[in-house]
Amino acid sequence: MKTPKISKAVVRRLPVYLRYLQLLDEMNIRTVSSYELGQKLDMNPAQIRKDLAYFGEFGRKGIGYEVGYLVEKIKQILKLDRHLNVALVGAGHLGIALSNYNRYTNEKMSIAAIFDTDREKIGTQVGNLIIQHIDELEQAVREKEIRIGMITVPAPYAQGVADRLVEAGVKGILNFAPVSLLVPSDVHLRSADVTTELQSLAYYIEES
Ligand SMILES: NC(=O)c1ccc[n+]([C@@H]2O[C@H](COP(=O)([O-])OP(=O)(O)OC[C@H]3O[C@@H](n4cnc5c(N)ncnc54)[C@H](O)[C@@H]3O)[C@@H](O)[C@H]2O)c1
Repeated sequence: MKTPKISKAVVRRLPVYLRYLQLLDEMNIRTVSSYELGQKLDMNPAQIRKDLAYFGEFGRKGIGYEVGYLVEKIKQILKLDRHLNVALVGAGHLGIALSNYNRYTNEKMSIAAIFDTDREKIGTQVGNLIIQHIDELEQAVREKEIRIGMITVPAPYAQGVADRLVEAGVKGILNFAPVSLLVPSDVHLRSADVTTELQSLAYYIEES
C-alpha cells in the first residue's frame, strides 16, 4: 500500500498516540476525543486533530475517533503490520537487557540477531538467540532480512559499528552510545539517551 508522505515530527508522535490507543482498545473503550487524548498525553488537542487529519479525516464531531480503527490505521501508516527484524550489536549490560525484553510492538518487531566481539560471549544464549561474532553481521542481515540495527557498544566503537550496519544494508539505526554518529542520508538514525533525559529533568527539581 502506498502511504502518504508524513512529516518527521508527526511520525514521531504517531507511536505515542498508538501506545495509548492500544491501551484503550484493550480496555474495550471504543471511542476517544482529541480532548481526552490531549489530556492523557499532555498534548494539544488541536495538534492531535491536525496530525490525525493528515491521513484522512475520521474523527466525528461529538463522538470522537474510533479507537480500533485508529489503531489499525496508525499501524498501517507506520508500517507496523509486517514483521521487521532488528540486529543488536553489543551484548553487554544494556544490550542483554534490551534483548531479554524483546517484545517490541507486539512481537512484529523483534531482535533477530545479536552480535559482540568478546570471545567469551560469542556462542552463549540470550533468550532464543545465540550471540554471534560481529563478522557474521553482513551474512545475518542478508539471510534474516534485518532492516534495523541497535547499537549498544561503548562510544568509541559506535561509529565503526554504524558503518558496518550501513554497509550490510540496514536502513534504520537506534543508537544508545553517547556519541553523535554519521550515516548516509538514506539511513534513518535515532538516539536514545537516559543521561540527557535525566539532565533535563534535573532542571525542574527544586532544592530540598
Ligand atoms: N542510551 C542510554 O540511555 C544508555 C544507558 C546505558 C548505557 N548506554 C551506553 O550503551 C553502551 C553499552 O553500555 P553497557 O553498560 O551495556 O556496556 P558493556 O561494556 O556492558 O557492553 C558493551 C558490549 O559491547 C561489546 N563491544 C565492544 N566493541 C564492540 C564492537 N566493535 N562490536 C560488537 N560488540 C562490541 C563489548 O564486548 C560488550 O559486550 C555504552 O555506549 C553506554 O554508554 C546508554
